[in-house]
Amino acid sequence: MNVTETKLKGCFILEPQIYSDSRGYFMETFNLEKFTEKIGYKPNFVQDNLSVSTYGVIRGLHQQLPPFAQSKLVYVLEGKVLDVAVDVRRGSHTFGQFISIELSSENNKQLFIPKGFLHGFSVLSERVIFAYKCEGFYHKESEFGINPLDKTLNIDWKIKKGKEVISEKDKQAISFNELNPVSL
Ligand SMILES: Cc1cn([C@H]2C[C@H](O)[C@@H](COP(=O)(O)OP(=O)(O)O[C@H]3O[C@H](C)C(=O)[C@H](O)[C@H]3O)O2)c(=O)[nH]c1=O
Repeated sequence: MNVTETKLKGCFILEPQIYSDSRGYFMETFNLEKFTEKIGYKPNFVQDNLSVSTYGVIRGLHQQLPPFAQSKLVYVLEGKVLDVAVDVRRGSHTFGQFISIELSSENNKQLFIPKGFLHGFSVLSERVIFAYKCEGFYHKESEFGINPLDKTLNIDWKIKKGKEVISEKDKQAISFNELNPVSL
């Protein structure tokens, strides 16, 4: 498994080993021992999620506030997304910076997003099955988010103009400038 730390400390791109043969291919989507050895952090993933979306959907930018903050290991089972993680950790020298990366069932890349980040993705293929492991259970009351089309962040979600599909909750979310940094 190849692991690369992004410009945002603690946020890593993982490329699991793919074992191809005449039948197709095999990969370990998560191995605690290898993850801990390569990343230097032992996650306590307690919840697995899966969402299915069609082209143009933008889910996010969400997080859960402490003590329910979640880290996530995200990847795509089918299709392609642009995945975005925004550093909103209080005191981080990359506060407000984000990374965006294409995750797909072609490149089999994964992204580990630590606690204190906003997370979201846009769907670039006709359909996507998006899977992720969460450290920390879902806790609705501590859910928090900003509008994914926020002008300050100005994220290019790579969706044709006017084709964005965003939930009412996300459309009505606050702007980045109204955000309080997250004290972990
Ligand atoms: C996140 C979550 C949601 N739900 C229920 C609550 C709603 O009735 C329904 C849809 O929830 P929501 O619209 O918040 O789903 P997404 O917009 O995909 O939210 C996710 O979007 C971005 C990409 C994330 O990283 C988060 O994991 C998560 O916030 O599922 C649950 O029952 N458990 C959960 O863990």
